[in-house]
Amino acid sequence: MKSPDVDVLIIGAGPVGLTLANLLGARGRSALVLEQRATLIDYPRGVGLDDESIRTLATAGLWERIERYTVPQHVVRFVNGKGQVLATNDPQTREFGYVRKHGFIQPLVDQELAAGLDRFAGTELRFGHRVAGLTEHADGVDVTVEVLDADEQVVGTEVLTASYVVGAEGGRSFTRNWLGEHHGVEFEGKSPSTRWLVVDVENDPIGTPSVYLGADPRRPYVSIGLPLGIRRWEFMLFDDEPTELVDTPEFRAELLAPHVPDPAAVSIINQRVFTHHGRVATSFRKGRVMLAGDAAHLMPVWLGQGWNSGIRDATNLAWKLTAVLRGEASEDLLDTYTSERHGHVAAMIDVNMAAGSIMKCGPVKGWLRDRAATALNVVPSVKAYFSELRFKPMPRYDTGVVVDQATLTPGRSDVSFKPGALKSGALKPGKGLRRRSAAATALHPFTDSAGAASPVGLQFIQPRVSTASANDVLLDEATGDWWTLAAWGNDPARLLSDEDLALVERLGIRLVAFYPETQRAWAEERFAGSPTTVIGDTTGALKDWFDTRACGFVVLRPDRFVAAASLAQQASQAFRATLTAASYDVAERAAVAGVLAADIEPTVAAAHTELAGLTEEVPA
Ligand SMILES: O=C(O)/C=C/c1cccc(O)c1
Repeated sequence: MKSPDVDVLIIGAGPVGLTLANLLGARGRSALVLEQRATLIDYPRGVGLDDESIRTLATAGLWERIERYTVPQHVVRFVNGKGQVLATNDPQTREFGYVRKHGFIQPLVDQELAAGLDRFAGTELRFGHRVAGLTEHADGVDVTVEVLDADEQVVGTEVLTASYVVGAEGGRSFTRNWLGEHHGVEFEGKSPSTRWLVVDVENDPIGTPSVYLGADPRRPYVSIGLPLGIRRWEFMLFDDEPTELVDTPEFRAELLAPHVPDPAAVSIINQRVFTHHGRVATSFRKGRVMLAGDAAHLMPVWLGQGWNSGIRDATNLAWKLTAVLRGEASEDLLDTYTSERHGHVAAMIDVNMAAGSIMKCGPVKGWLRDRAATALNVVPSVKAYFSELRFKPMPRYDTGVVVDQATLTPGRSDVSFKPGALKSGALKPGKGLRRRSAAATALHPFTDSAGAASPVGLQFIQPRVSTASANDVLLDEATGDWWTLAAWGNDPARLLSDEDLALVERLGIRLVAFYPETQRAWAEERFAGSPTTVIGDTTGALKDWFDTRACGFVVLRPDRFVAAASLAQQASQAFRATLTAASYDVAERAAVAGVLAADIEPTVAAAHTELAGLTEEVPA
């Protein structure tokens, strides 16, 4: 195949495809987003923005532009038919740098994501382009594209070539069907038939800012205050109510009457009838073709996780594609996309399906549920379980780009997170995690008295910090958007070998030393001339983190997850094991030989050209 037109061709200009394109663009890769529609989807869909997603948007350099379309601390209250609050979800922590939940207006955020692509030379969005076929080769994919006019009529066809294709075109994904036909990928799970009507109004007649999940046996409903004066309702439709009924003003008035003083005075932006799905593709990648977002998984709305799960996909995939495209890692790294994301998505679907059953209880079960909830609310740990969002499975990778903390061997961390664990009760606080082994504890000079599990596979915290060049910034601003090797109270450059440091430099890895802010000036002076950035722990959060995790050195992945954690003296071993886990053997071998694969490529290409010329000169 000739050299591809683009590194990554992304099908679908929804939030996932656009975020992925922005992350690739920010890391210097080319990405083309093809959207069959003539415009972005303009009605509100996702409404809840998690802190993890905000961290990604900030990495893409877009959070400052997006924040104005959000409202912070979007509290979720689960109420019964009498309007009594059974559980409140109002987490107060900011471990990843942002308020845990925001409400947001998706179409406006999508617009910013689309506009963000203009910042990069290599990223582009084309509307009116429908992908009609994929042909995979050893070194790329031919993508057959139909060009559509404003009426979605085909006016032309073209073939584009891409190194990789990502289907992010939503639930009715062409790419997923193609993977099903060509590679046997299935879309497993359930699609309950219950219909819900969603209505968005632009003149919020209630004016309360947060989310109510109304488990009302008379008619379950959702009422959500959103930014810019918008309110969303969702009403469950009973089986004997025909879908067409929702178009009659009388029926809408009947639905709104228990909630709004004057239903006739609301101004509807749009309404739709939808059903929930709990489905996940059996694989998110086959060869050079991948799935992301709703194309890969669909889940009910209850925890606002459809949008956020898609952004997690983009976050996980973007750095891996970049590493492979840069020639740093082999394609095996892309296999970890499925192995890391699939289990978390499956667990999230389980929690959401369970929440749906609680919402839908009839009068008898509903009465029992209310009594149980009232009794359990008296127990502080149960109350905290809901209020602190502990039932939401956090991504935790026990396989993939992780290193076992006890043995410092690649590919598996010493914790396990079981997909579908909710049903077995394994996702209760403190369960579902294997404790560090006795050997691991003995290896360390001290251990967390609470027996905390290894931090490997978890997202690293993001406190505010200071450096010589930046005062009071979020940690990611100081570490950048690629790999980071970080030590508490040590210069990581002094913990690594000369070969390690050569590799660190070639791969653009950041070295950071965390110190109490009071010692920053001392450390900066002491490490003058070192490639390390000294980071002042202005809040004490970093010290607390290392205090309770029995490690003094961590390898942080470009997506901010902890790949490895070790004692200071084991830094080199932890680093090398991470490179193996991330299939960076290509880069490692090249570095040992004194050159990187990227450096060799032009020479190899030149040799090929020369050889081709010679062949042509040989007489037949
Ligand atoms: O953001 C959340 O936690 C919940 C969002 C939500 C809940 C119910 C229905 C929705 O459309 C969104």
